[in-house]
Order: sequence, then C-alpha cells, then structure tokens
Amino acid sequence: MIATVTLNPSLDRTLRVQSLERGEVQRALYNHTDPGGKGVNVARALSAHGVPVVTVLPAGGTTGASLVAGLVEAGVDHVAVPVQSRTRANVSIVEPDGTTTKINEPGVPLTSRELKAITDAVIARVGPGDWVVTAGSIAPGQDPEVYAAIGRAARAAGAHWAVDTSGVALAASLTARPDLVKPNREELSEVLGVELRTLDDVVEACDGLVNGNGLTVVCSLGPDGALLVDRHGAWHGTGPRVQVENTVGAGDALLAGFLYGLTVEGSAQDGLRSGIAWATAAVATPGTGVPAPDRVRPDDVHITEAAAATLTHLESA
Ligand SMILES: Nc1ncnc2c1ncn2[C@@H]1O[C@H](COP(=O)(O)OP(=O)(O)OP(=O)(O)O)[C@@H](O)[C@H]1O
Ligand SMILES: O=P(O)(O)OC[C@@]1(O)O[C@H](CO)[C@@H](O)[C@@H]1O
Repeated sequence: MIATVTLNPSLDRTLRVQSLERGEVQRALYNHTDPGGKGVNVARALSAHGVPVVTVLPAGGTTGASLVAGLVEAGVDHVAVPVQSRTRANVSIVEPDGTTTKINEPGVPLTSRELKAITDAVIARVGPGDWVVTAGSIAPGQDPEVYAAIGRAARAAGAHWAVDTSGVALAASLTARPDLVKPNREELSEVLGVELRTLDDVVEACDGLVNGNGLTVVCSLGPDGALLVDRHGAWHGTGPRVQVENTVGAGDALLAGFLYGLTVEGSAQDGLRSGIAWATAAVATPGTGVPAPDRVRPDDVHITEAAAATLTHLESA
C-alpha cells in the first residue's frame, strides 16, 4: 500500500490561450479542471496503473468538494478530512508551444486538530513495508515540521517515507531522514544554498545528501530528464522527445512511476526508468496530466551511469 498526503492540495484549473498577453482580456480556447496537489497527483497516477494507493487530504469549501468529486469520478481511494478553510484553486495558463504560466494560491494553515485527523488517517492505513508520500507546499504560517512529523509517525509504523516538498518544509524533512526525496533542481539548489549548473553539480549535491543520510535522491531536471543517486551509485535518465502539452504534474508522475518501478518491479533503476516513462507521458497529456498506461514507453528511456555523463551542461540551466 502507498499512502500519499497533501497538506495544501488544490483544484487545478487549466486554461489554454493562443498566446498570453499581459494586461489584455483574452478568450480561453479550452479549459479543464483536475484534482490537484502533488500527493493527490501521485495517487491519481498510481491508481490509474492499478497500484493500491490511498490519498489523504484536507478538503474545505466548494473547491474542496469539487476536488473530492474529481477523485470519486476517477475512482481514487481517498480520505478527505473536512477543514474550516476553503481548499485553494491554482491556475495554469498554457500556450500552444507548451509554455505554462502557473499561479498558485498560498493556501491557509491547518489547525492542530485538522493535522491530527490527517496524521491519524494516514497511520491507520499503513503498516510495515508500505510507503507514505508527503508532498506539496505547506501554507504560509504552517509549522515547517509538519511533514517531518508525519514522516516520523510513518517510520514508527514500519513504513518507508518519501518526501517531495520545497523550502523550509524540505529542509525540516531532510533533518528527519526520509527514505526517498524528490526535489527538482531549483528546490535542491535552494535547500542546499548552492548553484547547480551542470549535471556534475547536481550529482555532487545529491551525493552529499546520500552520504550524510543514507537516503535515495531522485532529482528531476525538466527537459534534461532525471537523476537517481543512492548508496550504490548515480544514474541519469532521459525520455524520448515528445510534443509538450503541459508540464504541470510531471514531477508527480516521475515520483509515482519511480515508486511503481521500485515496489512492483523491484529496483531503484527500474524506478528511474518507469518514473521517466510516466513523466514523459504526463508532459504529453493536457491538464494536470496523469500518464495513461497505454502511453507509457519504458523501453524508450535512455539511462547511463552519471559518471559517464558528467559535466553535461543542463539545457534548462
Ligand atoms: N519539457 C519537457 N520535455 C520532456 N520531458 C519533460 C519536460 N519537462 C519535464 N519532463 C519530464 O518530467 C520530469 C519531471 O519534470 P520537472 O523537473 O519539471 O518536475 P517538477 O519541477 O517536480 O514538476 P511539477 O512540480 O510540476 O510536478 C522530468 O524528470 C522529465 O522526465
Ligand atoms: O504550491 P505547491 O503545493 O508547491 O504545488 C501545487 C501544484 O502546482 O503542484 C501540482 C503539480 O506538481 C499541481 O497539481 C498543483 O497545483
């Protein structure tokens, strides 16, 4: 069983425009609403691939009700803890070449009673060998330790803990020793306070985390693919070139695919391969894309030992 937790989920609204003009009234060519938030997306992707998963989230107001309705419609097992504050709604504006402008609301901090209900719901669903994924931002004013506290409770229950968050919540999580962390390059750079221009820089930064804490790092690099670093080595993987529709949620598809490869197929390298295959399918899907199983092509993913690929300048740097 995999349980995902998103403390600041969102109802994701995607609008497609011909080209984004600041200060103009524009007509959308297309609009789409998805349940969103990083842990929610990880669960949507795993559920679409038949992996036993439950997603735990706070839900409030009409946006929360719409998010939950989307999970029901998609058949995603969930525990929605009722909260006082309205669930945020985030907006993505997508142009035909895939350029995406995203505006995320800050969200509202959860009360300690709401947090306890969420933690209790997670711990009730996991046991030894299961995974708990804590993912997404926390609202301004929320204690940065919240994900670390859930991670510690998960570990005490015998589960593994994966984290995908940013800023102070990521820093606090790292000190609590997760089993797996999935930053993107900017998040890694920010939390370590170092510039990461080349693949070599990223390998070195991930290595530092692995050596200090014994964890596994999957660092996503946008169009440059992703890097896996663990106690056994470092591998860089890239997917085939695809027509980019929308990159929102690509990192979540990467993490979901990684957990699928690790837990169903058996190794971290399998995880890197399926993670990149799922992420590639997600970027080719409109909206906050869930990679459809029939669009996932793990055989098209190219993986090399990172030692052989070092000093490559990152396209996205
Ligand atoms: N433009 C792109 N072309 C091809 N693949 C991409 C592109 N952008 C992202 N990907 C794939 O998606 C994965 C995750 O992307 P990215 O690094 O943008 O994650 P992220 O910043 O965590 O995303 P998000 O927070 O929106 O979920 C990459 O490792 C790569 O495999
Ligand atoms: O504001 P956060 O929590 O950092 O990110 C939230 C979010 O951008 O992440 C998902 C994509 O990864 C979207 O579904 C959602 O809108």
